Amino acid sequence: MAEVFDVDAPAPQPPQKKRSHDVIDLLEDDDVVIVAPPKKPRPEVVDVDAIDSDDDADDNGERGLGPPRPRVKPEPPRALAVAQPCPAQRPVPKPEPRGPPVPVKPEPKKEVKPKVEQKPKVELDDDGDQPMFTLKKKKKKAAAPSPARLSEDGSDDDEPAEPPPPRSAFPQWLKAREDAGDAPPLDPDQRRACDCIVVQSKNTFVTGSGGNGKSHVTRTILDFFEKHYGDQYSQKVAVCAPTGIAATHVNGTTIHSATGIGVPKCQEDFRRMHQGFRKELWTKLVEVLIIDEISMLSGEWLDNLERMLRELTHYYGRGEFQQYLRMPMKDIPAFGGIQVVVVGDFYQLPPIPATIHGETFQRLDHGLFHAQHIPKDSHTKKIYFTNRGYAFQSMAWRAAEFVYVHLRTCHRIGASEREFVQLMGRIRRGEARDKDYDRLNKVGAKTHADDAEPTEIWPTNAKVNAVNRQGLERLKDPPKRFEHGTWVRPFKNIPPYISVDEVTHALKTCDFIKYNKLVEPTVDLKPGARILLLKNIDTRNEAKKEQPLVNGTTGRILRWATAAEAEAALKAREVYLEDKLEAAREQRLAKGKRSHETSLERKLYEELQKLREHVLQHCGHDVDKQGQTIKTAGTLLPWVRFSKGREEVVLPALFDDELVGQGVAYVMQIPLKLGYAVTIHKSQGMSLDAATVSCSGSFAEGQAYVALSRVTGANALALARPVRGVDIKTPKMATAFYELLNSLEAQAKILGAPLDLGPLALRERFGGTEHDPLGAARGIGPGPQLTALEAIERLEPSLDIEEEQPHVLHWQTKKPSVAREEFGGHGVGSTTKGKGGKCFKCQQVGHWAAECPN
Ligand SMILES: Nc1ncnc2c1ncn2[C@@H]1O[C@H](COP(=O)(O)OP(=O)(O)OP(=O)(O)O)[C@@H](O)[C@H]1O
Repeated sequence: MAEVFDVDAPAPQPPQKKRSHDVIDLLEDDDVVIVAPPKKPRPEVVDVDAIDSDDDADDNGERGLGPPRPRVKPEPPRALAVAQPCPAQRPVPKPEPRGPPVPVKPEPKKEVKPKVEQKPKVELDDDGDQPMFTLKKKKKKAAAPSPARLSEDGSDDDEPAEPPPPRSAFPQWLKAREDAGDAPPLDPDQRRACDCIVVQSKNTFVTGSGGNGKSHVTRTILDFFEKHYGDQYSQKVAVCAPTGIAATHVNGTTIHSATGIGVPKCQEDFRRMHQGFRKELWTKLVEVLIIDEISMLSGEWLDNLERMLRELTHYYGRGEFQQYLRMPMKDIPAFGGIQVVVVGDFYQLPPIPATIHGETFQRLDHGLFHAQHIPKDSHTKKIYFTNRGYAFQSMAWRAAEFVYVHLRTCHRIGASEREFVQLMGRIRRGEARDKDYDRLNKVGAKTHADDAEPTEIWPTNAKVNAVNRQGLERLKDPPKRFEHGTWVRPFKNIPPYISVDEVTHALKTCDFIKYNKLVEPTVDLKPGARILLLKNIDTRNEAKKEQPLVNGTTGRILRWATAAEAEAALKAREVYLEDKLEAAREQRLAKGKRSHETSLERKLYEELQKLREHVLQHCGHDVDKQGQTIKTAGTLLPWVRFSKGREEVVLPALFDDELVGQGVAYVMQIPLKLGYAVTIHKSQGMSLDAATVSCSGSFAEGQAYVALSRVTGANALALARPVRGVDIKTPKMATAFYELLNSLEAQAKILGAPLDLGPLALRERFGGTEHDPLGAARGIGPGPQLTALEAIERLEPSLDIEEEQPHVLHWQTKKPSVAREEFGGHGVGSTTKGKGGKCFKCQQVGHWAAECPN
């Protein structure tokens, strides 16, 4: 029997009481330190299985809710005690439960064939708590009047509802909006972008420098789509970004949540889109997919997503009339016919390649540089997902035939600061010279006044943490400490040649627990402290009713919650987790899968087990003058006001990491960090009126440019350290890409051709040869440098391989030299300097500890 260890707790606990089914069985001989809260009956058959079959790969994927069910009354839970009374508490509004009561709907009839239309269900997003896309029941034509249309006495208003504007009415809608002064007028490039997207319904790529209004375009088209689609808006338009904080800027969700894929570890994880309501959603409902900050979404992600959408369309057909049903995959349009809009600047932050843990690396099939260079797990045969390449290097990009719109007017910085804008442009393109740095350093040689509340932007977590500590020290109240709890759970059916002890050791010492970058082991907080949320706790964005609380949302701690408020929040969360667990179990059983507990069930179960005890044992300790923890008997939870006014009690959250084929490591911690300073990665997409920036020690391409371009003008920028040439790293691939784009733009103007990319498409369109795809066009306009094309082709797919092995995408079929370069030496965790090796001081890659700038 697998054992469970609390990494932080040396003393084993007495064995737990025998319980009735397999999830519980896991705990029977455990050294679980934290006692489980009172529970209702658990799922009856659960085998925590390392090898998720394809259709079991629904970690974060399946979010179905079952029929109304009697709730088993739990034993009274241990009440929370507050360690210290909260001084001078403001009267507070009643706390809202974080996890809302789960809506209960009649059970849908069991689906027999894909063609049979499923009854709508309410589903929950992967790591959020809210239904992200709600499959609403179709409204009957003579629907009850909406509350908004009822007059005061409750009688129906006679005025007919305004019909939703068709897409072709966008220009009139925009004009009326601008005339009413509801939004600043769009510039001509922004208008062209909107026209391509809304009126012409084209797949569009909107790009431009930081502050040129890309997100503004997105918000404008979303406002229109809200009118156009009415009630169905949140189902017809999927608004996504690769990171939580980027998603907040466009009121969207992460692409991981929207697709239900979560954070993919293996290629197979993308098949989660086949699960439950996702297939319905993406084939029957979604018409437009908008991805903001596309530079951070890897080509590998985009390719997998595109393929999955085509596959779903093949099996279920698109829309009401099941268009493309059973059509050969190659004849189905890119992304299954969904209109795709990608927005971003490839000179900004690139995708972060997936980490391959040292121990996982050794499990790769005969090493990475062998057997077609496919990083496959030797036991499970799963193909690892490595998050490689820019989106424009993907086959999906080529297939989408994007129309390209380049926004060229900077709106973030005023027109009076033309010189500063041009300077930023040169930094973006890597064309800045010494005199530019001198000018920049002169502009930034100042210190902001404290009352301007400047946000500090630094490249590394180490420096950000130091600044945050200073910010905390400035507050008078004593700090309260929140500690993490960690534990591991090896899978039951680990391969026979590995012992449980070995696996347990591997899990306990894995990077996720030892060097967790998601949350700190201890977090000190005070009332009044500026904070940053680190986890999606409520991704609701329907009708923009309430501010979504997602990774990256900022706020301030107003005070400590009272015992009653904390208890109410905790209770609501527990009820919510129980319901969700029950629903996940029912959904699995309804499919006839009796023996495999899903990853989602595992996660919910763990959180439910540990939450209350974690709050009691790890939250709100005192800190002495030497910084040592003084354990207090009670507990404290922060009451936070988030940036747009929403107020919540914040509870600890569960973070987990599965080591493929071995088990799961868990960390529970309050999902907050101090927000006086942010890393450059977190700052992407922000517009700041006062920022203190340091680019020194930038390690990623585009990082320094992102940091410097957050400000609204030269006056808003203060430099913590002077900028030097070495700090600016320009992505070469992006340079090549934009060279190609600019050249194509010039040619397309002459040819009247739409802009799409990729050597094959270019060759077809312009009639060139393999080595000179723009051959024919060269006679008409200036062609791109061949080097630019070569650079882009370097990671272009090999079509032959894809045809031979359709499940293996080209990202896994690199030449050894390319693969080695990308993974760096012999895998992450090694001491190799370069991409794979980490500095043991700051945990960043690219330098030794001796050269550590932090
Ligand atoms: N047409 C416009 N008129 C006036 N202000 C605008 C216009 N377009 C954008 N803005 C403003 O300019 C600022 C920057 O816009 P936005 O955030 O959309 O830029 P971005 O291109 O997405 O930047 P980044 O790449 O840094 O995320 C915002 O404050 C936005 O409100």
